[in-house]
Parts: sequence; C-alpha cells; structure tokens
Amino acid sequence: MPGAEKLGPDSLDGLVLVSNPAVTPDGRYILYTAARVSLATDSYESSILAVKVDSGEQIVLQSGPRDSCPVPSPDGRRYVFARKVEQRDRRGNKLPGIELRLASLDAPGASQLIARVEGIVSLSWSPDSRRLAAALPMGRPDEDVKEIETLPVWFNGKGFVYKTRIEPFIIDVDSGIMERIELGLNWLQVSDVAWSPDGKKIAISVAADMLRPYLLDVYVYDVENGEAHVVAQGLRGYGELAWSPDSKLLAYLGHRGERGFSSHQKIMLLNPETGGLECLTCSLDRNAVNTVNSDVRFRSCLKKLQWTIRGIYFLVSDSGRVILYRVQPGMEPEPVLDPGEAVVDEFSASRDGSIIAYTLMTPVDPKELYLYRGMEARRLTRHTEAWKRRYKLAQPRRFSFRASDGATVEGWVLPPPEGVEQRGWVLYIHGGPKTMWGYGFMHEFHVLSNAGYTVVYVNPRGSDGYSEDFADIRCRYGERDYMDLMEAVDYVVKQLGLPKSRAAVMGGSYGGFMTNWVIGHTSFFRAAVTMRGISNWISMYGTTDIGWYFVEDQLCCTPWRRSDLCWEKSPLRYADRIETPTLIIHSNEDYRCWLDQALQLYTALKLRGVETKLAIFPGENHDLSRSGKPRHRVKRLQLILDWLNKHIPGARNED
Ligand SMILES: CSCC[C@H](NC(C)=O)C(=O)N[C@@H](C)C(=O)N[C@@H](CO)C(=O)O
Repeated sequence: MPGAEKLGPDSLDGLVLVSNPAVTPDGRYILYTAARVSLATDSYESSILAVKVDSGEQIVLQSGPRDSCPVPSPDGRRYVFARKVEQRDRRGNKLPGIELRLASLDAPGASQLIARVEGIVSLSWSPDSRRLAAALPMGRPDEDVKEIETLPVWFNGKGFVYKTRIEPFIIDVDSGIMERIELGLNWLQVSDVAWSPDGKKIAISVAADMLRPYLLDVYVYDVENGEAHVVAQGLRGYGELAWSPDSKLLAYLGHRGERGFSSHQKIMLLNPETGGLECLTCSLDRNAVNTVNSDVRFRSCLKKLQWTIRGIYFLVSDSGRVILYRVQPGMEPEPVLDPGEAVVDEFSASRDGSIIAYTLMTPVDPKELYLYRGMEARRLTRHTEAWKRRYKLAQPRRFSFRASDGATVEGWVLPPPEGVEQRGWVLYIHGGPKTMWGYGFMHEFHVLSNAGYTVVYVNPRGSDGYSEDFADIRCRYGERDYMDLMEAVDYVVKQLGLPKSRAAVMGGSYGGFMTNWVIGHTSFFRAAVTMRGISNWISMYGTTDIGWYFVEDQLCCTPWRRSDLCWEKSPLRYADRIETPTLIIHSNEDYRCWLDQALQLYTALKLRGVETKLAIFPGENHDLSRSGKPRHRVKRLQLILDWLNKHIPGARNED
C-alpha cells in the first residue's frame, strides 16, 4: 500500500540520484547519470543514460556501476565520461582512480580509454570534436614519510595534496595523446578551461598564488602558436568561464571580492583584448549559483554557466528557490525557468538555447530529469517514483518573522507525517554559512520527521538566497546569526506552538559551529548534535584546507592578529557553561573542519561531566552526510535518532 513503510535511516537504500543533465549541442539527446544507493554493496551504483528528445526513448549508454559525468561532443556523435576504478601497481601503490573514456552515441556501449587520471576538474571540447581541453590534478604523494613544502597540505575529499598541481592539457581523443599547456607557473591550480567556438583559443582560469589560492588569473592560450598570455589578474570566486558565440568575449563566474568570501558570485563580462570587466548581474543582488542544501545529489561535470546564442544561462539562489536565469551584455538578467517552490538544481542548454535539460527537486520529490522547450516544461524520468511510493513524506510549511532589527527572516517547519505522533522538534542549522535552506529535498529531514521530530530550518543572517548584505556576517559570527536563530525559536514556540521542553539543536560545519555556540549560550535545548563542526578558530586556522584564509576573512582574526577575537568567537571558550547532552559526529578525513575541532569539544565536555558521545567515521570526509558510504550514512542517522530519543522526553511529558 502506498506510504505504508516508515521512512527510517535505511530508506536511503534504493534511492536513485539523478544528475548531470547534458544536452547534445544539436539538441537530439540528453545524457545524464543515474546513481542508485546500495546498502548491499555499500556504494552508489552509477550508470549513464540518455533520452532521445523527440521520441522520449530511454537508452542505457553505460551500465556502470561506476560511470558518470557524460560530456557530449559538439558534433553530437560522441561523448566522454568518467569511470571510477580502484587499481594498484605491482608494488601495491594506488593507480590514478579515474578512467577518462570516449564513447559513441551512434553505437551505445562502444568506448575506449583516453587516459588514466587522478580526477577531472574541468573539460571542454574543441569545436571540431577531435580534442579536449582539460584541467587535471597531477601528482600523487606515494612516499612513506611525507616531505611537505607547499600549502594546502591536504584537501577535503582528496587527501594529501601537497604534491598536486591542477594543470591544463589538450587531449587528442582518438590517439589519447595528452599535451600539457605550459603557463610557466611554479604552483598552479586550474579551476576551469573553455575552448573558444572558433577553435582558436582556450581560456584558462588558474590560481597561481599558493598562499592566496582564492585569487584567480585568466589566461588565453593560442592553440595555433602555443602561447598563453594573461588577460585578467586577481579575480575571485568560482572562476568558471564561457566564451561568447563569436569568440570575442568571456563570461566569468566570480566577483571582485567586494565582501570577501561573503560576496555573491556574479556573471562578469571579461574582454580578453582590454582586460575590461563588467558586472552583468549586480542589479540582481542575488548569488548567481545554486547554494540550496540537499543530501540527494550525485557528482556532476556540468558547467555553472553556459553562453548560447540566446544569452548566458546561470542559476540564481533566491529565498530557498533556485531559478534558471539568462543575461545578455547590455540587458538586465531575466528569469527563464522559475520552478516556484522548487529547485532547478542543474541545467544544460542546446547550442541555440531552444532546448534546456535540467534536474528539478522539491522538498518532497528527489531529483528527476526535465526538458524545457517552447516555454513548456516536461518531466522525462521517473526513477524515484517507486521509492517515493513506499513512504509517507510530510510537506513543509514556510514561515517568516520580523527580527528584532526589523529584517525579515524566513524558515520552514516540517512536521511528522500524518499518523506519526510528535515526540519533539529540532532546530537544524545549515552550514556555509553562505548556503541556504529551501525547497531542496533533504532525506535526513524526512527521517527525523518520520521519527516524530518536527524539523525547523531557518535562514538566519549569513545565509545565502538574499542580498549580499544579508549574507555578510564577517567579524560578527555568533551575533546577528545567533539572534535570528533564537528569535526563530521564540516564534515557533509562541506562534506555532512547538513544545518548549522537547527541543533539540543540531547542525553541520558552520552549523556545527553555531550548534556549539548555542549550547554555550543557552540551556534551552534538551539535546544537541554537532557535526563536522568548529569549536576553536585558532586551531581551525592552521589545520584545514581553507582555514588560513577563511578564518582571517570571516572571523577577522588570526592566531597572531586579534587572537583575542578568534578566542572570543570560539565555542570552546564557553565550554564551561555547556549543560546540554551533546552528540559529536566527525569524519577522520575531514580536512575542511579537522577532527581536532571535535576532540577539543569532546574532551571539554567529558571533563565537565556533561553527557556526551563522540562518533568518528573512518574513511569519511566533510561530506559524510551527503556522499559518504551508504552504510555510514545510515549509521549516522541512527546515532542521531538514538540520541534524540534518549534525551527528548516522549509526547506524554508535560510542557
Ligand atoms: C573557501 S570559503 C567558503 C567556505 C565554504 N563555504 C561554503 C558556502 O561552502 C565551506 O566549506 N564552509 C564550511 C565551513 C561549511 O560550513 N560548509 C557547509 C557548506 O558546504 C557544510 O554544510 O559542510
């Protein structure tokens, strides 16, 4: 019977994650990845499928189980894709883990190996469909004793990276010959490559300053004479590039660092002849990327911006929704596809912009593939329908309130589904801080809801989805962000009637920092769960992949300059005030917020006799809750439920 099963932690099993909707430039096919979560194999079994646009016929192109990231060729006849492999050489050393393979669209299944690489940062076909520009990580430390002379030492999800250079290459797809593009840099991390439509140039955005890897330079490489020259320096942001159809201008996704790491990503127009920069989306005052949180995504190799003859397409995060926009030089940005209370999660457009493939999700619908053509949207896949029919999913309700400084703050409440008694509720704080809650699908929220916990999720100051000013809490962590959250608690108790004696607080990363901050400043909550969090900004500064620049930018301190401020903003400073039973969850390969952040808090709570438990997940990183091994994700959810069930009195208790 539909909705008969309780959606518990192991309901992850069998969920299909649809991603990477890639339209062939001629608009004939849409290629995408379907990854099935398998508890049996403890993996994501990913295959590459295609839909014939005119007939809707579904085709299995690569049956997996480790295939993903299809990138169609400009002539629409072939595509490259990534195959994940685990192999070692005769001495037992790990070999590069990704096969870059070439396949034909005319003969599904036929494929050949182009190269064995450590990973793929960016790919761009030559217009003649014979070569690829690629940004590839090179250099794997296989030494026993690690002799390190660079920064970062390690990077979340990649391990030790002190020997890794992300370099630009040209690959002949038929011969497999790889030719490095020399930029003459001692240290480099290429973030994007883009081949010009006239085939003559390759634009390359690259970080060249090891101590300031957030500064990007843009080079243009002349394919004919093999020379590269700098056209812009010291830019910030994601660094994605797209050429204009006439190969004269570049679109650049980034910013000028107006508000440090709190700046919105903008579509910048870069003239490679003059180096001139013009902001095309500043009038929007919204982030020109998708920052909505979701835990049902699979890896994708799509670009975040695409320039077709109809304009530059990009996604905008706005009040929990993600909308597809388009902008042309000299015109205001305009919404192309507004999904309402939903998320356009990824997109790709045909060369003429007449066909747009995208994935869409809602709070109660995991991602599926859609086609937008002639002002009409059509759903093309139903991979998650059978999974969804098994469970009862409650609908969230939006609320908003006027904060004490007059600003409007919005949030959502996800109650237990019909027939499930409310045990209590959790205030779930997102990370970033510059991400947003909204209309993305959160499997974890439905697990909590099905267990009887209403989930309250709010976008306090520091969140994305609103103005740049709303997002900018630099130097003021634990102030307006904390007040917005506490005023939201006040609102849901007084206005929505949630029981004040059965509340928990939880959050990850920055949300873990805020959870740690909350329990050091109030004993309102009966339980807390802090995940991949931050307890000490001074040690965060030197132990992680982003610490030395993220802390200085966001907290306005370093261990040597204003260290008092670093300590004042560290939840560990207030550990002697914590009374809330706290579960601490961390991964042992989290190099974004290192394990020391959890250990310091755990030790403090143990010494103070506060009930606490530390769960360390082996072989996992900062993204455990989003892409960790399925069995670990289930274990994590069970630990959370056990902790809440232990510390939140059942519904029978008086409030
Ligand atoms: C290099 S500055 C950006 C830091 C980055 N911010 C975002 C928006 O991702 C980041 O990793 N922040 C962490 C402290 C964090 O809170 N991460 C979030 C969002 O990825 C999480 O939930 O893990």
